[in-house]
Amino acid sequence: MSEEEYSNHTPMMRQYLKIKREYPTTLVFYRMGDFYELFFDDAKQAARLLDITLTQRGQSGGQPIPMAGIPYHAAEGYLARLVRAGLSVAICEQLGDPATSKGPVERQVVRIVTPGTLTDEALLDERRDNLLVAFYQQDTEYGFASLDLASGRFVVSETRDASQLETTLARLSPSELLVDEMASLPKGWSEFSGLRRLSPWQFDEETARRKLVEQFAVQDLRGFGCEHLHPALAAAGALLEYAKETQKSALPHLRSLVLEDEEDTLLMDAASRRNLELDTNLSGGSEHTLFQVLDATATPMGSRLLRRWLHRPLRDQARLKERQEAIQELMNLACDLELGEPLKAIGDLERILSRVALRSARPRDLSRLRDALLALPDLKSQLADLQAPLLVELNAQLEPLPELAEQLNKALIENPPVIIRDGGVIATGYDEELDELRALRENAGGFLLDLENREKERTGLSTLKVGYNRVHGYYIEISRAQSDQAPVEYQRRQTLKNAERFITPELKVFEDKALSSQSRALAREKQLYEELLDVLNEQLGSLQMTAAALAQLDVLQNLAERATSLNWCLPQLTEEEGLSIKEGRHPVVEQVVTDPFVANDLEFDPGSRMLVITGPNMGGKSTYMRQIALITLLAYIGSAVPAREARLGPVDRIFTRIGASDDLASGRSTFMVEMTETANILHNATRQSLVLMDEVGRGTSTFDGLSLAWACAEQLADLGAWTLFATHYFELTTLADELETVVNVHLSASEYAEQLIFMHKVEPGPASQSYGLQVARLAGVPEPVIQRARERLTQLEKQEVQDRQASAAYQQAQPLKEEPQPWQPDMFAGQPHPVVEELSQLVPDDLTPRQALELLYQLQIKAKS
Ligand SMILES: Nc1ncnc2c1ncn2[C@@H]1O[C@H](COP(=O)(O)OP(=O)(O)OP(=O)(O)O)[C@@H](O)[C@H]1O
Repeated sequence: MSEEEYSNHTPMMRQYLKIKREYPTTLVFYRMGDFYELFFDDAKQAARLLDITLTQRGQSGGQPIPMAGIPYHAAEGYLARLVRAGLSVAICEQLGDPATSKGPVERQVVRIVTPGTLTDEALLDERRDNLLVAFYQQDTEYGFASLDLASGRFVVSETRDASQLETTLARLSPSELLVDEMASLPKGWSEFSGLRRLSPWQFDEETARRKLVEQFAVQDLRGFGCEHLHPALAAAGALLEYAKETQKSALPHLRSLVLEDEEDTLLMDAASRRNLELDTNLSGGSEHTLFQVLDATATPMGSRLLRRWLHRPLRDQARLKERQEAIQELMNLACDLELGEPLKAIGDLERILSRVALRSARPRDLSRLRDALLALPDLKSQLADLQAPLLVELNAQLEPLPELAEQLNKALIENPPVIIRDGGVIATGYDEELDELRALRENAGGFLLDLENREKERTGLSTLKVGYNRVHGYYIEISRAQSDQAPVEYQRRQTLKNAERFITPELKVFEDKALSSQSRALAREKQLYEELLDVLNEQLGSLQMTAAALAQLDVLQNLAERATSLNWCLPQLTEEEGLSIKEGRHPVVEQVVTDPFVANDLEFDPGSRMLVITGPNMGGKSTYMRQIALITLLAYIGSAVPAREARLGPVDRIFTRIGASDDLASGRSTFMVEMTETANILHNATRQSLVLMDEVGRGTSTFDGLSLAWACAEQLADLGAWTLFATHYFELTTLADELETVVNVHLSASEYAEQLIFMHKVEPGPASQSYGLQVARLAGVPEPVIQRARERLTQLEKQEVQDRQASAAYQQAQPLKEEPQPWQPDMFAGQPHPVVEELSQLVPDDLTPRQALELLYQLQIKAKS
């Protein structure tokens, strides 16, 4: 906008436009009395997203101004909706006094509400972290920083593995993502509504180091083990500045930087997280997920920690065993300990402390903090006799801070109001000055009655009475008939039809005191409240440590309770390779099936590393494979597992290729998604990886599909990864004859009186029958279609037998000059023999792929000879 155009606007619009210029990509909530107003494009966008009326606020610069407004007191709900849509909002408040301002009242942006920097209780999901994440690439290194402003957790990580970019973003699931303008992002992330592109200079590493050192008041970052990092620090620096800018304040609760090392983590890619339905089911909801079964924590901070554990299983068995020991002891003592209630009383200490640090804590935050501190001694005494080293350590980290608890207890009333604005938060007896000011207001009634009696007696006027109204203040009223007898010091204040109202010097003095005492009491309360925040902030370090220890205790206690209630066992973790599970169950399916769940074993050892799993549709193949992945995952967060017994050696990654889902948004077909995921597995799996492959190759022609499935299985067997390979290609069951480490199992079913009964039991050997038609009937495919399919099947089967006989007869009659090699599915890869190409035209259509291949092979050998 040119200067000329600019000067055409009204003074208020000029002020608005000046502010808006600083926040071009952010909605500006411009305070006007009891409303926030939005103008121009902001108004149009907000009207659309919030379903509010788009109107006009007069004209400015010769044009009507589009405007949308929302009431100040209802702003929170609207903010929540905008932020959920990925938008940021700059809150611009009136700072000056409208009564004394010349021109528009002074206004300033006091904070910016963005999806990744929320701390208001009303805007947050209490059982989920809300992360601001920054990502930065330097050459071939990728750096990540993530901050949960509402708890103060600030974490960095670095990797050289490009595939980790998508994995890490999926794991962190940020609400807002900061990248530099040039960054290229994995599929789907470029359209992410919370994406913010910053200028490259905001990722300058040297500046970042300086800012971080300043923030944590340290010499360098060695103490956090982060000194050697590069792109991660650049990301952390950009993130810190962004967060500070949104809050327009220092962030004293960010006190350390935590390095998460890839080497410590059992990795899971984005697809596996989705497929295993850890905390989100395949339809996007949270029902029937592992987290739903697992989470019965007493506090929201415990629930959030548990979710973090689930998304980041550890590989360090020593740490996991510490957790197990703690869980075991809590299970043993379950009857004698009552930790649930005190933990519930403690609530969300972690987020309260962050609001204390940001000085946005509300009275109820402080009263809950008080209740938490008061509940601590009881909790500590219950933990006093526990032996498990982790519990001893956590108990030592709980600091009840009795003096602080006492001060809060004295300072706050039992149930304070939501906001401090109207006072009534600080208890009587805490501050003398406040008590006096309040007494003045509260004793007004007594004083006035006393004055009335005195004056009545002194003047002898029977109609005299003392009163108050909002416009004229305190007065002495005398009826019209007696009003001329009023003493001389009575000054007339108001004349009514039947009475006169007066004021006296004494009453005037009282009035001044009474009216000012109210506002002075309020000011005093606010001052005391701020002082309380100061005191709390001095103890922030120990309070945060206490909160972190409580969250862990809550999770451990929860895992102990779950283990007992769900009849799970603590697995044995060992450095010896292998996975052995006795009577394992699927933790989620077990909860929802109406029939009893059929438990199944798994035996993986150095000699048997791959199971080829066959069996009818609906037989339970997917359930079995997933339950093994979930049991492994649970074991590697330190939890008990749904099995009678389990022994697990080292696992470095879990990969899954399960289910078929179109990724239409990014234009990838089902088959493309399947192959991308398969490629990722084949590139990255190791001997310690657990790999789940469910019906690989299903998305293409049978011919291609079988060959691909075969080659993948061989490759995985070569790698020696722990592999569960479910397939409908029966040909694959012959792999076990060729490769030592491959074992066939199947899920059994039987037919009884035309009914198909699934046993859901994993049995040795390949399946004998596929039951495809029976399952189709169960699914409601019309009977004539089933009949026709049955006829066709019989025909095909007959044909196969004939072909085999013919082929055997042919071979006997024409001994080959060259001994044929065993048949291989990829035999025809590369350049096909010209004769084969010609002859392949002659192959009848209705042969199975296997038959077709074999026939071609025979023909090829014949051609050669
Ligand atoms: N061990 C079990 N005990 C009891 N019920 C089971 C068990 N396993 C599976 N089921 C039930 O059978 C249903 C089908 O199982 P699942 O999806 O694992 O079959 P599948 O063999 O993978 O089928 P498809 O090949 O069609 O994908 C499950 O939804 C569950 O209700």
